[in-house]
Amino acid sequence: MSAPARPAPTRMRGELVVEGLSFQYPRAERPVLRGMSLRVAPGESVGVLGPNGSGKSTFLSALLEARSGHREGTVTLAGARAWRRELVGYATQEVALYPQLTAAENLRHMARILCPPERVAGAVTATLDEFGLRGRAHEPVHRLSGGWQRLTHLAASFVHDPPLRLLDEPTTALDFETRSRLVELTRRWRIDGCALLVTSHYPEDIEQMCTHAVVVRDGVVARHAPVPELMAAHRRELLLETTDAGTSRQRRLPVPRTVAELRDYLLHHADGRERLKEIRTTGARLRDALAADPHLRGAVDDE
Ligand SMILES: Nc1ncnc2c1ncn2[C@@H]1O[C@H](COP(=O)(O)OP(=O)(O)OP(=O)(O)O)[C@@H](O)[C@H]1O
Repeated sequence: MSAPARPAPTRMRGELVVEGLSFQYPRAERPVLRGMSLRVAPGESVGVLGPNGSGKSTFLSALLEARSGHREGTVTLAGARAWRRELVGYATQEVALYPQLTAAENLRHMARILCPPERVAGAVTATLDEFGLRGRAHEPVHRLSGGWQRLTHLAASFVHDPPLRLLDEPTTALDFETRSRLVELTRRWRIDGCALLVTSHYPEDIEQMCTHAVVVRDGVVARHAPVPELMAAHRRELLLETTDAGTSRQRRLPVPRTVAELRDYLLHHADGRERLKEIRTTGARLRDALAADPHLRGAVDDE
């Protein structure tokens, strides 16, 4: 028997706009967030990067006013300040499930809170299928492995198919297969017009699950860039794009240390038939040197 289709969502797609968000825990000496500003459009997934303790989890919870403390700034979703909770799914860093209940019972419990009554059964079945949890649906959660518990936690957090999804270190404990499933799900959610915020310590998570990333430092957004750009900066790579008879080729190479080394690259990689189209580099000194080179000027992309 085929699973009942997920009932058509009354999904309100809209941009998340955060302006000047500050947050201070009760009795703390100073605020953790000091004026974070950020936009996430439908179909975008923004990775939140930063060292331990920089405030990534605090940021996600402060969006929802989930923790006690002093909050300032504005947060709107599709222009509305007062969100309906069915619009947001929040998968916290810690797995939050009832261990004695089965995966299906946990999902049903959340669906009863977050969905209209006529949608509960359909939402549970569709989410179990979406996350590949059918085979484990009737196991008590405490008997599941850490990875399946994490996946069940994510499923329970998004059982109501919300347009805004917050994922705090979602790949913790996932093995290769379940992680790949999650990466694929995030891709589908984006195509479906959801907006995502994802924290992770793993660059490959950000690379595979996010379109953009922000770096949080000293309680503010220190950098906001498309993921390829940010990852290039992280790895200090050189992106070399050449065209040959209308076909573009991109190569990622380690950043050369000198312009002479770059010339060698070009001789080596872009042979006579290929025309140099673009060099993009994150090495500031190299960029300056390239800009000063009469042969290469114009091929350098500003960051
Ligand atoms: N309930 C709390 N009360 C007071 N301070 C807190 C509370 N929760 C977190 N903090 C403090 O807020 C700061 C930011 O913590 P947060 O967990 O948001 O950082 P994070 O970037 O998510 O860290 P990690 O990468 O380790 O998960 C830390 O200094 C932390 O000690």
